[in-house]
Amino acid sequence: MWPRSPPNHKEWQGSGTTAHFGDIVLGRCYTYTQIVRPELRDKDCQKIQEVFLKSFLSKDPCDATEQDYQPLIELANQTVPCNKTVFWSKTKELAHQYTRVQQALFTLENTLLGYIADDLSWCGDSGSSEINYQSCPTRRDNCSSNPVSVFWNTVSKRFAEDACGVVHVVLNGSLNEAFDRRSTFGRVEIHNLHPKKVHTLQAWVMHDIGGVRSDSCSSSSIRDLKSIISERNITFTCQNNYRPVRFLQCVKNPEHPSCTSGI
Ligand SMILES: Nc1nc2c(c(=O)[nH]1)N1CN2[C@@H]2O[C@H](COP(=O)(O)OP(=O)(O)OC[C@H]3O[C@@H]1[C@H](O)[C@@H]3O)[C@@H](O)[C@H]2O
Repeated sequence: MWPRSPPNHKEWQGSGTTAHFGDIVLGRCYTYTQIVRPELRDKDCQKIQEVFLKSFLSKDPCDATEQDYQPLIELANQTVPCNKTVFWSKTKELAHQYTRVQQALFTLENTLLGYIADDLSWCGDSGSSEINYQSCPTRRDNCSSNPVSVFWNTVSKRFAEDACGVVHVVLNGSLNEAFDRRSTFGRVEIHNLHPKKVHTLQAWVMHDIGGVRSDSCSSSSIRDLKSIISERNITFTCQNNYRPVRFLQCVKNPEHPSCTSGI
């Protein structure tokens, strides 16, 4: 269904568009709207696929903009209930293990757009209307305004803007810095929370089972996060090894001492 790219695409350092991209987008949209969250059953997946493709086809893949994705965001727009938003940084697998069990909570992947785009790559070319399956630009080796990086920045910003009540973030306490100002969470999401809608950010600093406790709620990087949040008139709270998430980590390591008593 999707024609192979002509050989005359510009060469980039990153992997090309995910094979069968259009079919994957359509299939994931139907799975999400008809099975995962049937309250969104009326969403037009054919239109969502068409608008997603239009967001990057025939465009320079080093000049992607937030505006490119506005029609898609409006089409796929959904409301996340107050107190149910979960951000993450360097803890993707653990954050999603938790929201898979605690299905009332939403990470960006638990929304339609995040569910559709997760782990996909895509790009086009200003000189062609075809998908580039050979290669796509990367932030590190080519340009930061590539279609995938701009997409995640744009939808992460909207995800934060739409959040309300108490919001949560899963951080990695086994890193030297659990909070990194340069991360999407640190660079985009915390700056787009609305203080009139979001009254508290609750951080869960999780340590790998048996891993080093490099960072914790009392560390300098978390104090940095607290200062940014407090300056925005949002209350900051922090828990080391938040118990419900800790239980999930212990499922894989039931015999580890930190799992056998007092978690
Ligand atoms: N598949 C997803 N990717 C991303 C999401 C997301 O929700 N889903 N992102 C960002 N993102 C991409 O992941 C890496 C950085 O991760 P990583 O370095 O682990 O953490 P980040 O804080 O940069 O990004 C995670 C944060 O932003 C949203 C999500 O709502 C989380 O609260 C970088 O390429 C981002 O563009």
